[in-house]
Amino acid sequence: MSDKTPNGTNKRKKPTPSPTPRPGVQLWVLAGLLVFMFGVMFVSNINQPAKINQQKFEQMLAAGDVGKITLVNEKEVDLSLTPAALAKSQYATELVRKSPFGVSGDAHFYFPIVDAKLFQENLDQLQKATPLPQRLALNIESREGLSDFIGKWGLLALLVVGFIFMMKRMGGAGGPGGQIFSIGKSRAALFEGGDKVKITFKDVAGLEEAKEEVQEIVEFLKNPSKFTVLGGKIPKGALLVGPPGTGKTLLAKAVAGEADVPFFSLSGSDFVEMFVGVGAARVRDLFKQAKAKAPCIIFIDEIDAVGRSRSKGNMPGGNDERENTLNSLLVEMDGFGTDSGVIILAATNRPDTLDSALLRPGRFDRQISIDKPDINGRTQIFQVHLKPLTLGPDVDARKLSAQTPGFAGAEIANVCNEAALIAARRDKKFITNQDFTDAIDRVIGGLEKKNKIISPSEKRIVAYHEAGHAIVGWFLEHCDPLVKVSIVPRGVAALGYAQYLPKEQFLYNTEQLIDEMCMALGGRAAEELVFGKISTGALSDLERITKMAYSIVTMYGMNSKLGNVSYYDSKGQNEYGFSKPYSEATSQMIDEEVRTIIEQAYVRTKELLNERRHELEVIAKELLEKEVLLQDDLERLVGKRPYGGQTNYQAHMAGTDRSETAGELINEHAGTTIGSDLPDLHLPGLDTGNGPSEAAAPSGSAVAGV
Ligand SMILES: Nc1ncnc2c1ncn2[C@@H]1O[C@H](COP(=O)(O)OP(=O)(O)OP(=O)(O)O)[C@@H](O)[C@H]1O
Ligand SMILES: [Zn+2]
Repeated sequence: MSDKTPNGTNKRKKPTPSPTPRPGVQLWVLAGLLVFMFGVMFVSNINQPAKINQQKFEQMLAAGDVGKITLVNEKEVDLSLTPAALAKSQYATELVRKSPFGVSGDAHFYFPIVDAKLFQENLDQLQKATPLPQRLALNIESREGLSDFIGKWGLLALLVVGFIFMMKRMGGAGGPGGQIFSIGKSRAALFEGGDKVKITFKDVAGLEEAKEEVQEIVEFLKNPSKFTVLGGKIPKGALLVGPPGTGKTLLAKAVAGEADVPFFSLSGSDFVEMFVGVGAARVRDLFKQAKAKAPCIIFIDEIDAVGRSRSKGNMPGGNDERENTLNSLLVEMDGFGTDSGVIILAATNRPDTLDSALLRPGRFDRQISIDKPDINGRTQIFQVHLKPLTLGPDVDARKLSAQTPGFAGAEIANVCNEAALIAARRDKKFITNQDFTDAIDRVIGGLEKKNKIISPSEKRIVAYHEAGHAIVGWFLEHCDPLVKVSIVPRGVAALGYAQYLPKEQFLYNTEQLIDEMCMALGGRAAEELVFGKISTGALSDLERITKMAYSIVTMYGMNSKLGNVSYYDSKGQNEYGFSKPYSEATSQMIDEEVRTIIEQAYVRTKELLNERRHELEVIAKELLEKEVLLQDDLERLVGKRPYGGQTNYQAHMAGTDRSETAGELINEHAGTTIGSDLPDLHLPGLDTGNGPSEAAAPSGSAVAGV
């Protein structure tokens, strides 16, 4: 996405980490510490006694200059001079050097000794030997010398400095100046004032229902009294639910932009830190800041990072920190009134994993679902993202949207940007349709591997494999018709791919599922039929088929032997309390049934391909020659598909879907699956509305192996 998109939303970029508090605090502390340490060193240097040796001491003692002898810490001897001695010139230089202020009152000399006892005996003998006016007593003191002081506190200071440094490193991103004082502060990026969100609803294409739902929130933020006057209650939070890249962040920003209020944006994972209690502190801080800026919006992306359900089976203490964070989020949400003007929007693509407490009334009691756009939605999104580009006359948003079934908004934005880059690389003055086509291929399948060397025999296998998929899909009633099949190697793993137009459908019956399985098996069956041997190329097909078969038996209760049971655990909480809620005998039966289903599908697929052997050959030969075939080519080569009238797709291309009923045509075809990317069989249940996560709309960006 170029930065010049109309909505300019690069949500990964956090413009203002503004609420980070007074970044300089810890710097001041550091500076203070340093000044203090230098001060101590300076002062101690002034008052340091001059060092002498034993011999000099004996001379001084003999001369009667020593006024006082002190044994300090049994390690050194400190000498004070007599007043008379202070006047002597021989000590003057010493004293002046030591005392810049000319203070000479209690000048000291010292010398180190090895053994205190020995020194005492020595001193006694020395004094006896010398005729002195009076015998000096030995004072014994234990003193905390300045050097000791520095040694001790310096070490501590060093530790403190080191600690600050470490916290800084660990805290990661954030404001300037480290984290030790801001670790419990929220990491939300705040958009207000100059940085204010400028995105409005017109930057959000499609998503009409969702916009209508959030419109109410906008109204409330603009004019709260209108609602509260009647005693009504505005929801405190709404959950935006949908697959990645569908514009959840964009919509949340648009709400802020429309209502012209500050926008706090952060991700659920921003709460998570290695220290216990930090997450909770950040939640509290976030709400404190938000209340100060009310009316405003808090947007929490990927709330599942903190909001995952507090499962029973947890090890004690296992996820305490996350639970604390979640609890404090719940408490904060309960703690402010609906009239406080703070509205929380959160985004997730796994609403089923969220803790049910989060979804209770008074919290995120509204779920706004944001789905992948249908063909009309995609047209509108293309229109938004095409606007800033310099386009050739042959670029048409409708055509592009027909070529991109299953794409989410983010992918469309990506296609537009790619196309611009490709055109620039080709030194063009404007972007043409060809650039877009190449960009779409690139987004779907990764880079075209022009120089990837495939032996002719391998290429033949790939061609027949893909042709097998295409033929089976064409002649089975419940399969999705093909859009495009290609044997141009792309990306890391894909040697070829086939792209289909799936029905937008939420409930599947057994026949439909079996047909889909047959289509996935078409590749391998064709290989076996044509070459008499099979290759590893069917890996991803088989993976999908196996998953489908297991879901038929264990999740959807569609197998007559096992009956209407489902071992699906929607909450992922292992509610049965043991790993497998069925017996050994049952698991054997499951395995057998799965194998039977797949075997039957395989036999059926081979039969079909045998019947259509001629068509298979035609398609494969054409593929080898042209490498890419589109739906029209297929029609030309093997005739019209025997099933289905005009699809939504065809209607769209013919321009007849602009009628009032456009919205109702949705049941036909829209969206895509690529590489026989069959519906994941994670279909929402009918009655919970909160089914398994991967919605029915199959993902458009997967690429099958061969
Ligand atoms: N309906 C739309 N209209 C216009 N642009 C869109 C739309 N949906 C997505 N986009 C584009 O895709 C980009 C990414 O969308 P966004 O970040 O809002 O997705 P998301 O649903 O929040 O994704 P995720 O789940 O990964 O956080 C947007 O910045 C925008 O450019
Ligand atoms: Zn395949």
